[in-house]
Amino acid sequence: MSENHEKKNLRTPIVCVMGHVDHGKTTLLDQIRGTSIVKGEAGAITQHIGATEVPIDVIVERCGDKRLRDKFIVPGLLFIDTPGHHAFTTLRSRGGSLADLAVVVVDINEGFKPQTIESLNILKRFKTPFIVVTNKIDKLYGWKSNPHAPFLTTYKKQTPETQALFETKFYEVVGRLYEQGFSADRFDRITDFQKTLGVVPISGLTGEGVSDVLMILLGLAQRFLESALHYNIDGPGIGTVLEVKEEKGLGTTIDVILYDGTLRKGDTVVIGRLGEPIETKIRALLKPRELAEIRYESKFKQVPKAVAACGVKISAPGIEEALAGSPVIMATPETIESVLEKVKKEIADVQIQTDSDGVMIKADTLGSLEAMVHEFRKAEIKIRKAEVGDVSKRDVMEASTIEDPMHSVILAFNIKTTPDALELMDEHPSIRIFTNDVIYRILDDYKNYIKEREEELEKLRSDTLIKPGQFKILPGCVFRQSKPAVVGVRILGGVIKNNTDVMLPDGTVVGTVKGIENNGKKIPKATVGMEVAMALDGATVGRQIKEEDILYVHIPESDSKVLEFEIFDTLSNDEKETLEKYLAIRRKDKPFWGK
Ligand SMILES: Nc1nc2c(ncn2[C@@H]2O[C@H](COP(=O)(O)OP(=O)(O)OP(=O)(O)O)[C@@H](O)[C@H]2O)c(=O)[nH]1
Repeated sequence: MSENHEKKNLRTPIVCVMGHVDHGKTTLLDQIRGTSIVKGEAGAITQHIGATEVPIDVIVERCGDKRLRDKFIVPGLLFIDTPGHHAFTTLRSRGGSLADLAVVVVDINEGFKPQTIESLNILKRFKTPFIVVTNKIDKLYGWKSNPHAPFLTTYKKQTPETQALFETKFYEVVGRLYEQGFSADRFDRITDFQKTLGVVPISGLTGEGVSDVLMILLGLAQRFLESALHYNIDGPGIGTVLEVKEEKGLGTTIDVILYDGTLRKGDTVVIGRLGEPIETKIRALLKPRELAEIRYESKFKQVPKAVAACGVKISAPGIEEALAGSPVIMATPETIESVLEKVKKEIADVQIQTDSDGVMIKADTLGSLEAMVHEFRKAEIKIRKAEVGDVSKRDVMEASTIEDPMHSVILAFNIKTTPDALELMDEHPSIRIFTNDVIYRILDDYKNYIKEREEELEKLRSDTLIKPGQFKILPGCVFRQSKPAVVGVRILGGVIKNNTDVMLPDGTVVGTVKGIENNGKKIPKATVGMEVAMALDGATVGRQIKEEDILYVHIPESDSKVLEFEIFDTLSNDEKETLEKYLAIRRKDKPFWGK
């Protein structure tokens, strides 16, 4: 570390690599790690737990211009080794993400894919500075690779045809970025990285353009993050749980990315879990062994302290229930109460934003749960419960008590369903679990399910629901007095079907429709405007009914509720009008009828 950095107390910026499956995140990380080892000075790159640190010296050497060395005040870059937006959302910290910078990888040959958009949305939401790399340029037809060369050097060596092909593919990606609300351009054509998103063409495989990526990340860190990177070297260690892991001989351990202060062996730390936080003492701080030390049985070696920013494994008693994505904060006897309160509140903030009814959401970490809740809220879907953890028997049991089929669902992100939960599912075929490792897929699947269910229900309702209808007995059209009475009627509104009860405007049910004839032909129903002959069982003309009477279909209270409160908008105008008249009759003496 140069004097420059020490004076400023700047920690290493944390970088996450995101993007669609198979677009080359791991290859890029390997390239950054690998070439640093090959090209860097001895021991220059440091392997952390869950992260790789590339010091400024290695980057400068890689770029071949030592004069750049003094331009930078950040000590290097810390790449999180787990690629994907999953690690990004896990690395949450209060009010934002722990990752200071991100790289979104897009395969230039394939272009945008669902997880590309998901990554961009997450970064937008967290307001994290990032760059896009268009990867796999070496696969473009006719491309001649120049391993490890900066992009412009290799670009100039391509034929005009290959350059033209590159431009077409490249600007397709820029166009898609524009659709997502980003003004973007090739990195060497940008003067202000605050206004324009930088796009760097690379090959993770050959290393072309990778030095450009490292330089631009350093530049971004320096320009936009200086204030965020100040840290207190002697202050209490503060970090986030990246993963909870069983290790042979160590039991449960947590991999932590430390972003502020120092942690020491023996320190008391507070770690988040559901409910009350864990308070424990650090038994051991562990870092990976160097390659030269593989003769040791364990992959890890103990260190007395860890200083931000770094990745470190913590072994401590009672950490089995620690939550990925939750805070880890060092505490002293003076601060313990306030630290416990702080951690508890942070976990509770994520858990409590739920409605009285709605769906159940489950995810593997606090960060991904937050991202799920955010996306579902945006889609205006109510959430009854949002929790971290696998889908359990208890979840299925709870879903089985929910009557609304739209809500008796479990939406699961990146988790498993336990075997006993699966067993219980067999007994409750109506419960649905939607599971995926892309949030948008879960959201889309759920939306499709809702649409299908609604169509089904609508069909079911229109077949069995008793709909509103009114008709008038026409004068001079009494064909039979009784058993059954047969009269000519005109349908004034709605629909009259066979086997429905009819009633007078005073609420008295006078009989049942037992047959409808139109021009001598039997028909199952008559609709508004039709004049038909109708057989009414149970009524006698001259006694309960007479010419000119207006009668209504008798709608049971349960059907009336569905008509009025669920599908009113789908009714025709005359049906609406008829229903309103009918409700007025029923509510004359009982104002709360059907409410
Ligand atoms: N030709 C070429 N192939 C590449 C490049 N980068 C990655 N690949 C290949 O693409 C495939 C996927 O690459 P990965 O690095 O595993 O992709 P990823 O994004 O990490 O994939 P997931 O971890 O599954 O999300 C592998 O076969 C790589 O060798 C590249 O720049 N050029």
